[in-house]
Amino acid sequence: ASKNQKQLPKEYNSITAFHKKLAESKRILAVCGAGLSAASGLATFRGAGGHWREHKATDLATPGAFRRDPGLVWLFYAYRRHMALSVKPNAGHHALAALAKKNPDFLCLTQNVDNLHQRSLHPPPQLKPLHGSLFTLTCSSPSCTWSSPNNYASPLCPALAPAASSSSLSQLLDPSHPLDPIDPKSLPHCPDCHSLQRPGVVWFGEPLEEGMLDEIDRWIDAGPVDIVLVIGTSSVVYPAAGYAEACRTKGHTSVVTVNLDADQNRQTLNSLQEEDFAFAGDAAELLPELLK
Ligand SMILES: CC(C)NC(=O)[C@H](Cc1c[nH]c2ccccc12)NC(=O)[C@H](CCCC/N=C(/NCCC(=O)O)S[C@H]1O[C@H](COP(=O)(O)OP(=O)(O)OC[C@H]2O[C@@H](n3cnc4c(N)ncnc43)[C@H](O)[C@@H]2O)[C@@H](O)[C@H]1O)NC(=O)OCc1ccccc1
Repeated sequence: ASKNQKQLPKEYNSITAFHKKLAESKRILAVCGAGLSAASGLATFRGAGGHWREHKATDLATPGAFRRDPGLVWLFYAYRRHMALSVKPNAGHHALAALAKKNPDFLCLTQNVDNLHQRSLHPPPQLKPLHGSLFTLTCSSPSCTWSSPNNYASPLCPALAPAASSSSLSQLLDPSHPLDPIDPKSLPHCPDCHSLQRPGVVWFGEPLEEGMLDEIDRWIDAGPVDIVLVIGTSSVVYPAAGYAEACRTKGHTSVVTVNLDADQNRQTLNSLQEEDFAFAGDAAELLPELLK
């Protein structure tokens, strides 16, 4: 290791050593990100996936963007619904669901809103969709509680059809091809208060669901967490990015990073402690191997 490079723990990428740790572990937490669904064919937020047409995905995922142009933001989410419906959970999702069925003390936190965990029949009590779901519709009026979970209709309405048929996608995704403005009147409206419907996801600047956050904190406080799996995430968005360290403070936690760039990512390698692991590669290939 060069002068400034931290000495890495001897077996930080040894699957045998990890299996030994897994065998003696009881309470396991996972924090998942877009990289887990990459092998299913869904774009991540970094790199090419970070932009939708000429817009930064993170700019469109805000209450302000929806206020300014609900048609544009609905096209963005209708497109992601269409893409998520056109792919399947991968071996990584299934390995996590299998671990949940095997170990009641395994809790899976996901930042993904694509419902691929849910479609891999991951036991619901052991899955926390931190940022909501593309397939839950809610009312955009803060005072209205209407919501429609597990709504897989695509297109949701004629105005959003361009985002739900493969034939029109190339034009839709081509920033040089101007979008026909969508009249908000032609977008889905709440059957109770007639305000606009919105996708049931947590936008930047919006709080996560209080009850769910309390449940997660209670689970973490209920005893030492033996392993935290940090899977396919760039760990920049909070509060999701804070859970691994939160567990570590409770004592003897192995933080196990599973990421394409785990062997090059400075942040990952510099934060590796003696009992930690880092496995570089595709989560869909690594997780079945690691969790068998
Ligand atoms: C950008 C960041 C600095 N900003 C935040 O964190 C903000 C503000 C903030 C709060 N606390 C802070 C503390 C410090 C700094 C900032 C903050 N957080 C919030 O706004 C949160 C809400 C955050 C949730 C936002 N919604 C999303 N999603 C839903 C919508 C949608 O999806 O459209 S976030 C969205 O982006 C994030 C993307 O990150 P990743 O999933 O990690 O994906 P990424 O592409 O970045 O990385 C992919 C990784 O996978 C790897 N990879 C790729 N392929 C593979 C492969 N095949 N295998 C393995 N790995 C792979 C790559 O190497 C890479 O590392 C995910 O969380 C995703 O859900 N709300 C809130 O704090 O509310 C408070 C509050 C309280 C009271 C009252 C009012 C407000």
